Amino acid sequence: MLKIGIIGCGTIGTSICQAIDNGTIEAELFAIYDRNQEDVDKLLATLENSRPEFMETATMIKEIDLLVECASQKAVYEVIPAALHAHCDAMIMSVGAFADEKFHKMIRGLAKDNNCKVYLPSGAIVGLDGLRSASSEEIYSVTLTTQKPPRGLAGAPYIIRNNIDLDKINGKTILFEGPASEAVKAFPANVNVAATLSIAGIGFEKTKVKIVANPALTRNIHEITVEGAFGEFTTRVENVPSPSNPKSSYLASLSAIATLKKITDPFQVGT
Ligand SMILES: NC(=O)C1=CN([C@@H]2O[C@H](COP(=O)(O)OP(=O)(O)OC[C@H]3O[C@@H](n4cnc5c(N)ncnc54)[C@H](OP(=O)(O)O)[C@@H]3O)[C@@H](O)[C@H]2O)C=CC1
Ligand SMILES: O=C([O-])CC(=O)C(=O)O
Repeated sequence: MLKIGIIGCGTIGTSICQAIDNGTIEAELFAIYDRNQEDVDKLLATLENSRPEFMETATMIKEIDLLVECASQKAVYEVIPAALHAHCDAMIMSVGAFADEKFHKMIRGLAKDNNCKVYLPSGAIVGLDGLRSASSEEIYSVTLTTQKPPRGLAGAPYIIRNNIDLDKINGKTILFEGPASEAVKAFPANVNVAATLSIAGIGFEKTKVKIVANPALTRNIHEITVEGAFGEFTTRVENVPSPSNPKSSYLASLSAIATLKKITDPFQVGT
């Protein structure tokens, strides 16, 4: 049975652990780690069947088959290179870390050299299957428009740097327009989806991102438009925010679970 270790015991980490615990994902939950002990204790209290050990990632990667990162972009830098060196596969949620071209290249090289796989779930967006199929031919443009209720953008470096008072936004307001490379740095906990889209499509510089604060919303909306030799498609998802973290959509947790199910299932469906 696949032995899994998790870094990040917050919203997504807890959903994944519960899915392993209740048998939705057929795997062994071997170890967990988080810098926040309170989150670890809360997570452990929700499990009925699994007893994962609390373990530093440097130790757990010697024991597990797959390391799941659901912590932060910084954590990706801290743990993924060592995991790949230890011949451990990786699933990454904080995909924005790959906007750093040198790091991206290094991780691809390490994965290849160590015969490892790196999985990037679709997360909170829909349409990556179509984009991947269309990418076999020329893609002319990829655009992501993300709308969130203002509180779903709180704490982003862009908001802090520009002294934006989210409580004073009383109508739909465009906060950011630019390439995905800048968007994922300006909003590292809000648009990792822009990074996944960039990697599946035409890269971080050509993928265009618009971020909108909309106080009329209760959901996180991601709209994607792709134009290419195949024609054109638009997807739109209205995501229920996770109750424990309004920045993250519930679909992101479900996508992480679906990816782990796919990894452990010999029967593969879809592109
Ligand atoms: N790809 C996608 O579509 C999506 C990606 N995400 C990303 O996935 C990640 C997890 O999301 P979510 O579960 O909602 O986040 P949460 O904030 O709910 O949980 C993250 C947990 O990881 C901990 N953590 C952060 N950095 C480190 C580190 N360097 N070492 C150890 N622990 C760390 C946090 O601790 P502390 O509380 O101290 O910060 C927190 O306990 C985030 O980066 C988020 O932006 C989210 C949604 C969609
Ligand atoms: O969950 C979402 O809506 C998207 C998100 O936070 C991210 O991509 O980082």
